Amino acid sequence: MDFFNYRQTKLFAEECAVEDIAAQFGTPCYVYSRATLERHWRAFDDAFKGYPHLICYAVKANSNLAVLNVLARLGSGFDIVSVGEMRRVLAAGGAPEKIVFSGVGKREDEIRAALQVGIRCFNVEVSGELDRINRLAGELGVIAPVSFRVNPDVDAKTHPYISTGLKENKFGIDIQSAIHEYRRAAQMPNIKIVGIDCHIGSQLTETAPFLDAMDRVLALVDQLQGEGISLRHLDLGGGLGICYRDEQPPLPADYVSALLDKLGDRGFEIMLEPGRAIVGNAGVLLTKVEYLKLTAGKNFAIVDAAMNDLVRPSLYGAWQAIIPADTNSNAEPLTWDIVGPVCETGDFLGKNRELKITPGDLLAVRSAGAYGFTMSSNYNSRPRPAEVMVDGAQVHLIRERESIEQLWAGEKLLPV
Ligand SMILES: Cc1ncc(COP(=O)(O)O)c(C=O)c1O
Ligand SMILES: N[C@@H](CCCC[NH3+])C(=O)O
Repeated sequence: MDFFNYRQTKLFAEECAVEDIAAQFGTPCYVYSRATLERHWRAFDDAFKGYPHLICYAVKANSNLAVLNVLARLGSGFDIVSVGEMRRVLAAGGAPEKIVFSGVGKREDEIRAALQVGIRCFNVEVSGELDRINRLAGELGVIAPVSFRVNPDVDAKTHPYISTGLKENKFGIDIQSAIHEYRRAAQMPNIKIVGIDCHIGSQLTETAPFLDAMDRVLALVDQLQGEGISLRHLDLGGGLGICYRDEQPPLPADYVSALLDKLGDRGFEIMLEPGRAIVGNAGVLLTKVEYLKLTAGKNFAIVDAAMNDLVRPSLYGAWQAIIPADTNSNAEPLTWDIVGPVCETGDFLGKNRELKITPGDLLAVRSAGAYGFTMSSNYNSRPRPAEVMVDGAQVHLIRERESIEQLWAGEKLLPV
């Protein structure tokens, strides 16, 4: 069954009984579509039309083992930012030699673990990390494959919290200093330079900033080649946006073809690290209306999902569509703030939404497959929701709802 479209035109196919999912697994509950996940991954992969490439799905967007496993079966690579994500990829059947390790603050134990499993490369983000990797590789008697994540100082024209390629952002090595780091790396005994990387931000809806970043990266690549430092791959990061409301981001095929045009006949393998574009519109958060509260100033629909389950609206003021998931309500349409039970005024999933709702109705928060569950928390001692995957006619539980007891696992009373 395939019930989410890349540009989000359709939610559920008629056969998909949302009520049954809610009855069987409870609410709130994340629901993903295997078919959509696969289609979105393939949209990137097919766009290269045989040109050497590797799609390294950004695990942070959705790290459920079943999601990773579906992508691993397609042959996906993975972009990780912690040893926790690395362990998940391996547990889900991902290949170590297709893992790239990004992140500004890699700890020694994380670098050691990644060297031991033999990942594809480290995307080095700070000068001291290079020395650390060289030393740890020497101790382990291995050669570390390294790429530098450069910060090209390009405005991604996205939300300031998710813009990463400006010089005031903490990410990457300033593109002016990168040549110096490459020269240092070329002299190090336990380092092998394999590539260059940049990632300028998330939820980009235009191609131009990617191309600006690529211009700057290619200028550096040409300079490096002039010095005899050759690279095998060029990693252009993730960041392609999706349609939450009325955005019109480029489709993967158009985006990739623009990148390949810019690349010209330089013969690099291209890597991309898409997260949101693969999984964002492959998931919804199902929630049930608990109460309706009509006040003089506002109508509140109080639902059983909250900011701890899906924090994007509270954190970024992000707009995500909220639609009735069972359509039988004969209530009058009214304008509602959809709020959760958490004790924060900022606990909302959507504001000023015109909907026909009665208590007990099911609502679906759309585009919730990326940065939904992975950013969830236990705030207010709320167990995190179940996750299920629709796969053809079947619905599989891929993560159980947390139990209350799990919430204090590992906590200890004082001895006296
Ligand atoms: C290094 C890196 N790669 C890939 C991604 C994935 O980004 P997106 O989900 O926007 O594709 C991110 C997140 O912004 C990132 O920081
Ligand atoms: N968590 C952000 C994206 C961050 C991307 C990670 N660098 C969001 O939900 O939009």
